[in-house]
Amino acid sequence: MAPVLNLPLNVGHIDDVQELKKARKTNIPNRFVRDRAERPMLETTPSPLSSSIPVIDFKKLMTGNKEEFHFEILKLSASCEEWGFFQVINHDIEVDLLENIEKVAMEFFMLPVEEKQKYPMAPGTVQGYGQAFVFSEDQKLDWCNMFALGLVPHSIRNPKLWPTNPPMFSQTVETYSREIRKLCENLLRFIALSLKLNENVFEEMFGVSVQAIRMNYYPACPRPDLVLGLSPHSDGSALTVLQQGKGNTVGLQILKNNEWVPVQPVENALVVNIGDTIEVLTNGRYKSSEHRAVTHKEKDRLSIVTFYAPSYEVEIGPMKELVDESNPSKYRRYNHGEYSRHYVTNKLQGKKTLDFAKIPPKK
Ligand SMILES: O=C(O)CCC(=O)C(=O)O
Ligand SMILES: [Fe+2]
Repeated sequence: MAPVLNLPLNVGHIDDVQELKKARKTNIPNRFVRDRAERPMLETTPSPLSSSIPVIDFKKLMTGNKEEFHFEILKLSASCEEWGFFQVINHDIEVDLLENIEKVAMEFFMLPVEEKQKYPMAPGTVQGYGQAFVFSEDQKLDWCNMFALGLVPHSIRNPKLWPTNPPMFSQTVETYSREIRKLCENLLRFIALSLKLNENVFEEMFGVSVQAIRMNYYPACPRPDLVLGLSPHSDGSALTVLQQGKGNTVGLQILKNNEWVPVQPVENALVVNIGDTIEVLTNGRYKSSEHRAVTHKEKDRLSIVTFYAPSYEVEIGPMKELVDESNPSKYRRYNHGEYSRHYVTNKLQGKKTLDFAKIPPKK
């Protein structure tokens, strides 16, 4: 998604988790075993908050009558303030396309490891196949294989990163990403309206937005209680759109009131979350929530994630409409490219990455 780290890094040996699963070993290599405090408590009953994750009806925003529109905008605003997450239904993206992107992603992950490793993710980058956000030999690893591509504006100029196998991969990713881009543009318009701002404010500010896709494959793990599929983090994007594979088990969890709340997959819905960029622009009114993924003892899981963010040249900082004497700026102004670089060159650790922009509160 963003610039590369130039330092020579020693990240040690990184096992491919799908190969570990194939080897059917019951012991988990130590690099994947989390410290006690980080382990997911899978044996406890899931938080009752799980059923309150908001659902936004996109059709009501696009073509609803006045009351429906108004109600949905209020719901959107409350979701962004309280959760930083919502599920979108009736989003107008063809079910066939949702199925096709899962199909090519699955076909890619099912290729022999040597084939996938033709597109290696270099340490300190998030493009290609492998494990991202690994910077040292002693860092714990996620129980996940990733394949990531920057789409706009980069990889169109970098065809070497595009797999030729499965044959429909590139075409499907391009069509899917165009549709998700439209969805993000529309959602940002509604988010602007929900803040009582000009509906084009984000589009005008963002320039040619950057878009990246990441496919996450979490093989079943014999000890899901010891590992994490993906470390806790918030996303560096403006918006993220996440598709949970059809028939998937629950894997995504959001941190809310100090509890990890599982996001139940809703058929054909897309999960949307606020990224750090919108948190900064809204001076903290809309939040990028910390989230993580857990694994399952018997079932593999796939997620397809799109990150939508401003052009790297854009300067980001709290918008003047959201700052006043009683609500002073919580974040400094910075260049978005610099933030992206900071994001991809640091390990995932909750919302720590956003410290980059925080202004310490006055004593
Ligand atoms: O797979 C998931 O459910 C979480 C993925 C995610 O948070 C990410 O890729 O940023
Ligand atoms: Fe994420």
